[in-house]
Amino acid sequence: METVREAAGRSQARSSGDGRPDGAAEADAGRSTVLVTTGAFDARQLVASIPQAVRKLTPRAQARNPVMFVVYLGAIVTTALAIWQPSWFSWAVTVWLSFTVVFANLAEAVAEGRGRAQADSLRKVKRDTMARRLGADGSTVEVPGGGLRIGDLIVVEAGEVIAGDGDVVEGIATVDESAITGESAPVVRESGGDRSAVTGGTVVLSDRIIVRITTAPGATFVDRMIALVEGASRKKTPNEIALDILLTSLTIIFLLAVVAVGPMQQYAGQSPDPIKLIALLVCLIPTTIGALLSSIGIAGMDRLVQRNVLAMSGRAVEAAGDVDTLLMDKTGTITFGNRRATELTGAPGVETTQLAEVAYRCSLADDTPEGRSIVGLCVHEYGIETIDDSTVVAARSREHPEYDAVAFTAETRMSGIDVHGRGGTVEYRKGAADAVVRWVRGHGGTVPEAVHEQVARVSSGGATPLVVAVRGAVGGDAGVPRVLGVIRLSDVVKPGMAGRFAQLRAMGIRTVMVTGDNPLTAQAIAAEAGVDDFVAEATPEDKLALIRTEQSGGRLVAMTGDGTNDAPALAQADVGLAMNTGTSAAKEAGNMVDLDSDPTKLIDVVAIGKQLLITRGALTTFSLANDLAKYFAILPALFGGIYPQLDALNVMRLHSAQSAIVSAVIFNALVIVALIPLSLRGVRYRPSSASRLLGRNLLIYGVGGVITPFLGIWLIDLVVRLLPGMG
Ligand SMILES: Nc1ncnc2c1ncn2[C@@H]1O[C@H](COP(=O)(O)OP(=O)(O)OP(=O)(O)O)[C@@H](O)[C@H]1O
Ligand SMILES: [K+]
Ligand SMILES: [Mg+2]
Repeated sequence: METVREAAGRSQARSSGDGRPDGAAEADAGRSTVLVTTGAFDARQLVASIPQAVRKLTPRAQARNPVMFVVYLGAIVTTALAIWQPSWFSWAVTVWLSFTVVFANLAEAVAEGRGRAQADSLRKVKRDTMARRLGADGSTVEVPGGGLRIGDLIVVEAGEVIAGDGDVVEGIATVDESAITGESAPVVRESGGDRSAVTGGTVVLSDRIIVRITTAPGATFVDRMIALVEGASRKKTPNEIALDILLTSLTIIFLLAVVAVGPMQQYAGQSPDPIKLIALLVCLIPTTIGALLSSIGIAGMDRLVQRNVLAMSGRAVEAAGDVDTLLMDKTGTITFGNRRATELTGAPGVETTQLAEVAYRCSLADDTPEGRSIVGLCVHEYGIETIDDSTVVAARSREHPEYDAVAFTAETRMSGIDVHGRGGTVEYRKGAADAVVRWVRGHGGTVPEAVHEQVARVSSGGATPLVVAVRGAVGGDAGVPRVLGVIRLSDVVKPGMAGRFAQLRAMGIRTVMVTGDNPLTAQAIAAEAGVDDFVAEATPEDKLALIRTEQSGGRLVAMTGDGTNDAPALAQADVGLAMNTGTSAAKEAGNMVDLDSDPTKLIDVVAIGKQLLITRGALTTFSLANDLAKYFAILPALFGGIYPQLDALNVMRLHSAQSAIVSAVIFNALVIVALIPLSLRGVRYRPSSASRLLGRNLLIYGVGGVITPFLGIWLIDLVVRLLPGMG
């Protein structure tokens, strides 16, 4: 229990910084280096990625990017022309057009290369281990991990590697997940509750668990992580597709414009030079953003990985940048989630031992952490005699003639057991106060006022009350239930929540806690954690409905959760951030997983999403503004001889038509390389109003985008004019 708390506390501390492990953690020998930070940009990465960039020169790879495909075709045509009628000028243009294509590939290759190192370390986690598969008769057979199927049960003991992804169905163990999370403190994984998911490749440190395999080999969490960091599973997001369409339309317009230039020149008695026209086209189309678009997206995903968040889709990252409302569940998300029974309070006239006896029976077949903790409390604190293990197992598996387990569900919010004896059936029940009260009254019973007071007392302290009742022979009047008292389930709010929620508020995001717990408990925890609003006594359907309502108002909704009952809501939300500690169902349903299981990580996710959108916008602005200067460089060069008035445009006083064109093409290529670091690092983001951000970026990247090429082309021309063949 302590270790879990420490682990969560530590991840909290870590993510509240810049999200990167500090020096101390890195120095820790036991710490894995899977999620190494690739933080600052390093020029060596550029050089190292050149082979990969050249490998991308196939027509198939290039056709994915319409803007750069035009440059690619242009370079092929100028190469042919330069071979046919060689000249210094034609070769200069050819070489720099080829560089332009390679530089664009380089941007993508560098972005992908950063993930490759992470993928390589993850592959080491994926070593094929033997698994002990449990047969129907209770015997085990050794099978290779790769041969496991969904639904197989495997036994894992201390010191063994878990062979596949799954949910713990029996037992409790501490697990070393550092190979995946980088966090060296062990975590607790147990059956029944919301902390049941285990990941293949992690190591059981203590005890013995039985795991039901939930993913097929080849589609495991680690496989998905590898595909993700390598960018292999990357699809274009809706925003990227929209921008692609815009850029392609611009390219077509410029293509038509340039095609029209030829006849114009001919009309004026000048023979058009195809190399110059191609150079003009490449300078006019938005090559900068075209070259950097995909690396911006890959880098955004990569920044999330550095903060231990795995985004399964780029679309989710973009949505995170625009989130308005954040919903989260209480237990396991805002609190640590290891709810433990800490106190029993009998109803008037009920001895505590009598309550303990019934509470124990209620929990016999309840394989949730809450249920097991109640059994523990009753046995250890109240001296209840235990029933032998085989009876308990039989009762749970519904094979015992005398017992019928009534499992907890998020809909009924009750659990218990039916015991069939000679005097008839006795129904033992415990659960959320409102649910049990309804059950008692539904069968003609009454709930003493004192019990309501006990429930209120436990709730207002932020703990969860469970009401215990029994119906049948023990209760007195046959068929009329009797309330025996209240169990207190205690849980602790994770530290530092209030400050982080205040940060979300500053970003304009409303936080809402949605819990299956009662309103009083919810209110106490909501106040302590500092959320803006809460919804209590919510069923899974309520959670889903709440998200739909928010979305129908045009708002983008993020949801964090860990339970199977959160899965529908996680799937419906625009951003579904599942806790790594949660159930497999939750992790499957969401589109992001936080390896640190820290719900306030959403702050980082939102910041990275916003940064991604801003970076893309800024570089698009810069790219389009750039083209203006290239008009000024190239148009006088093309038409200067025909229309002397156009010479007025030659504000840069470039040396000659040839040197102007070559300088513009060189600038056009170099600006891509110059902007690779920014596209990977992202434009700096500080929480502030959207309109101020927009204004600031238009100024920097719009005005900067106009001025830079004038300066750059002018400077390049000073050198280029020294080359042979520049007139
Ligand atoms: N094992 C159990 N047996 C009976 N009742 C339970 C059990 N566990 C929880 N409950 C009751 O059911 C309610 C709902 O529990 P559940 O874990 O589904 O909540 P939830 O919707 O996940 O909310 P949150 O995780 O936000 O607290 C609890 O508040 C508690 O009153
Ligand atoms: K261009
Ligand atoms: Mg829950």
